[in-house]
Amino acid sequence: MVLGDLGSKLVDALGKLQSSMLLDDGIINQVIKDICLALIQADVNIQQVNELRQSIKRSLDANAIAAGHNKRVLVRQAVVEALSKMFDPGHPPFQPKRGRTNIIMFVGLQGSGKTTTVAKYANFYKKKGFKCAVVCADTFRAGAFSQLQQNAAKVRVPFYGEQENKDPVAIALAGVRMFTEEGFDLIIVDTSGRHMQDTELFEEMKQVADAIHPNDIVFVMDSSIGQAAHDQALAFRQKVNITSVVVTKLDGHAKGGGALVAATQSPIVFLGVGEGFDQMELFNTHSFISRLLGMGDVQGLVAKMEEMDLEKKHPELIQNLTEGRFTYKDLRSVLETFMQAGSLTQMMDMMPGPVGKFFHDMQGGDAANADREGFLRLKGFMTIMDSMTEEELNSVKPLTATRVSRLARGSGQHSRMVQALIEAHKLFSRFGSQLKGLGINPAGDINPRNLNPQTMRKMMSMMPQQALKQMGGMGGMQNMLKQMASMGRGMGGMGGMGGLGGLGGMFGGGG
Ligand SMILES: Nc1nc2c(ncn2[C@@H]2O[C@H](COP(=O)(O)OP(=O)(O)OP(=O)(O)O)[C@@H](O)[C@H]2O)c(=O)[nH]1
Repeated sequence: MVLGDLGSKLVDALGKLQSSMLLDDGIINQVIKDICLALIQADVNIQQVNELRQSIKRSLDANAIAAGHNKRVLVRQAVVEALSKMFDPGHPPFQPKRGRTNIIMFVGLQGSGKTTTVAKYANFYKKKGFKCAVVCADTFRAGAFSQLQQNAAKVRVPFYGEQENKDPVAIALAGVRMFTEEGFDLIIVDTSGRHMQDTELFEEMKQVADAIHPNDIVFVMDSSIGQAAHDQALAFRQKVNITSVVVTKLDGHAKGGGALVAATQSPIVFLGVGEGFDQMELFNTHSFISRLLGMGDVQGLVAKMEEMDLEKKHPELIQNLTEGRFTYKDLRSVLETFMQAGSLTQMMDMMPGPVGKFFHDMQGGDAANADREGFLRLKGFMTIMDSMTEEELNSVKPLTATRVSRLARGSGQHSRMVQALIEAHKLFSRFGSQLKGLGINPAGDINPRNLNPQTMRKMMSMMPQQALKQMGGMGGMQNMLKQMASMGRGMGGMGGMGGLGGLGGMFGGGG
């Protein structure tokens, strides 16, 4: 996952809260220390780490007086809140709107991934129904014109550039005018990559901005530079009004944490997680923290599925999920969606608790080949389901032993693969029926009205007993969920400490 190293260290630190019998100040201080160390190792600026430490302590002191609160829950909440604050710029990013002209100008250092991100950005909004076009105002790098032209062709959006012209202001203006007249919603202007010392190129960037009046200036930043990102963002900000940030190359950079935190004076809108045009994730502080802390991100998953038009393509799946019945046909629709989503790793990261773990195990331990491995195994599953009868496909029950051997023979797959398929089906069914049983809506909100004793008992029966005890039984859990729900509203209705993702983590015993 993105920042997997930082994530696993944070999960380990928080795990100490659950594994210690007696939660005294010594353990709490150790947890806070481990969290701070993990952030420093991810190259987060030491001063910001100190602020986080103070913020957690302040929050714990303030809550200590409130009787009846569960200490473990309070510490965990204080950490989630402080981390969210750290990654959050405090104001929402610019949102392009369809039906009007949105001019987006991309700026950044040389090689930060601007041109690639322009194509990813166009691809993302094109899928959302925007009429997109790109303009190449990079007259500095020789290959920039043809790179963007080819990228635009690959994502099938119109391109404007003038190969012989060396005046970026004139090109940007001409491109923007042409596409505005033609009624495009989203006109994305790529500019030259520059170094901080390049005063001339910085002046030129300002001239382009003054000429085209962009609605949003997106600063593209390579995550590998860690906290040095702060000075770079500042240098660009002094010349133009940066309103959004895209952090690139987060696939496999330990310093990414530092870059993310350093960038947050302007809202981060996307994360670049690979070279492919669909390897860009919408950034949402809350989802990001949920995933970082191993709580899954069901909201992100729902958004991804929406993006893939799952409701239109597989209406029966949505219907079945809301009714709490999950057939093998439904499993096939889900897996098909995963396979079309491009990056399996990205999808797996969003799966909560045991479902996420199951798919991670399927990908094997080799991160470099994870996508390919996972893809091959999913293909194996699809082959098995191709050999199923209509009755089997519509079944909600595990398959019998005779059917397992018949399917293994018929599909040419090992019977262990058929068993694994049955496990996957069971996990998804359980997850679906848990959601149905709890009356939680698919947007990930926890409805406080559902927190009646009957629902609570249902939730308790699904949770590992040890985790439940540590939460302080039913009273502690009820308190925690209410606080999660109210925190969620505070964070824009995101469902508190992870919404469904948080719950998924709890059911997996990881919460
Ligand atoms: N792994 C990974 N590579 C990326 C990502 N984004 C861009 N790249 C790669 O980074 C390299 C530079 O990307 P470009 O898009 O050419 O960078 P640029 O900022 O336009 O470069 P200049 O025009 O010279 O400033 C290319 O090899 C891209 O494929 C990402 O999110 N992950």
